[in-house]
Amino acid sequence: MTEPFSFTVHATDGAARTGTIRTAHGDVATPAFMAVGTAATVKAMQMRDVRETGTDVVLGNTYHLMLRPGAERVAELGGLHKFSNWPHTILTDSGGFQVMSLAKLRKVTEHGVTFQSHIDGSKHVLTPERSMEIQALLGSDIQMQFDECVDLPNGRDEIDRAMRLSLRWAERSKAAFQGGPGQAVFAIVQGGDIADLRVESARALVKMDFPGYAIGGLAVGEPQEVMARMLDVTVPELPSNRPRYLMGVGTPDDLLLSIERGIDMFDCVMPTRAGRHGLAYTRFGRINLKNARHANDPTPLDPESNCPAARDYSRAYLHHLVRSGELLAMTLITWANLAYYQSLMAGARTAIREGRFADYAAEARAGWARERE
Ligand SMILES: CN(C)CCSCc1cc(N)cc2c(=O)[nH]c(N)nc12
Repeated sequence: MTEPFSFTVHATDGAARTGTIRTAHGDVATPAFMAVGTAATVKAMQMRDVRETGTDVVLGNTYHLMLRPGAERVAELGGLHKFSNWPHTILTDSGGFQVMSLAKLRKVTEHGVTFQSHIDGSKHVLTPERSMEIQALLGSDIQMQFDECVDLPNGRDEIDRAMRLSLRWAERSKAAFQGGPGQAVFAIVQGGDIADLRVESARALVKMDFPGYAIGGLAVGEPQEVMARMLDVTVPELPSNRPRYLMGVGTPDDLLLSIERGIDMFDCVMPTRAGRHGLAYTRFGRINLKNARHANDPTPLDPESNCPAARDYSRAYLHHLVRSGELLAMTLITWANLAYYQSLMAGARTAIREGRFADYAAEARAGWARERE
C-alpha cells in the first residue's frame, strides 16, 4: 500500500528549512534541486548518472510529451518512470508556460489555450482538465496546476487578468486531479512583480488547500532583487507545513537567497543547458571551458568533487573537447554541473540542520569570487 504524499520539516534556521517530501516513488530531501528532463531525458545524461549526483526528482513536461511521443503512448508503455528508466520522483509542469514560450498561433480563452505545435504545426488544445489528464497518463508524482504565466515587465491589468484566470484554472485543476496515494497536485502563485496581487493569489490558493505551492511568474527576466522582494511578500502567506517550489530558478546565488527565504524546491535549465555550451559551475564560480586559458591546465574542475566528470578529467581535456565540438564535452560538463548543484543543496541541508546556513552561504559566495581572482 503506497503511503500518502507527505512533507516533514526536520530543522529550520531563520526562514530556511530542511525536510523530506515523500511521494509514491520515494523521498525527496529538501531544499531540493530538480533536474530538468523536459522530453523524458535529462539532456546528455544517463539516468543512473543523474541519480549518482544526488538528484531525487526529475522534471517532465506536459507540453513537450503531449506533442511527442504523446501522453497516451507513454501510458501504454508503462508511464514516464518506466519509459525514461527513472524509478524515483517525477514532477511534471502543466504545459501553459511552454505553450506561451514555444507554441505558434496560441490563443488564450477562459476554457484553455489553443495552439499549433512548434514541431509540426498540428493544432492542439490544453485546458486544466486535459493538462491534469496528461499528467495522470504520464504517471507524474507531483502534478502542476494549469496556469498562465506572463512575462515581466508588464502592466498591472495584464498581470491581474492572468493571475485571476490562473486562480480559476487552479480550482478546475484540483477538481480534475485523479492522483492516488503518494501523488499530489501543486498550486502556482502568480501576480508578477506586484506585491498586493501576489498576496491575493497566495491567500486564494491557500483557501483551496493544496498539498504544495509553487511560486510562478518569476525568473522571467526580472532583476534578482525583484524576485527576492516577491518572495518576501509571498512566502509568509504560504503554510509552513507544505512544500514551496520556486519555478525556473536559478543560478547558485539565486538558490541560496531563495533558501534563505524559505523555498524548498527548485528547477532550472541552467546547469544542463550551460553544460551543453561548455560552461562549468563549480565551487570556484563559473568557468568557460571554451576559453584558451584552459588549454594547458592539467587540473580537473574540482579534485575534491565526488563526480567523475569534475574529478577525473583535466580542464585542458575538457577545453579540447569543447573546442572540437565533441559530444563527450556535453555529457561531462552537464554531469559536473548537476553534481555541483546537488552538492550545493546537500551542503545547504546540513548547514540548516546545524544552524549555520548564513555562514554556509557566505562561504559559498566567497568561493565563487576566487575564480575571478
Ligand atoms: C524546465 N523548466 C523551466 C520547466 C519547469 S518550470 C517552468 C516555469 C518557469 C517559470 N519561470 C515560471 C513558470 C510558471 O509561472 N508557471 C509554470 N507552469 N511553469 C513555469
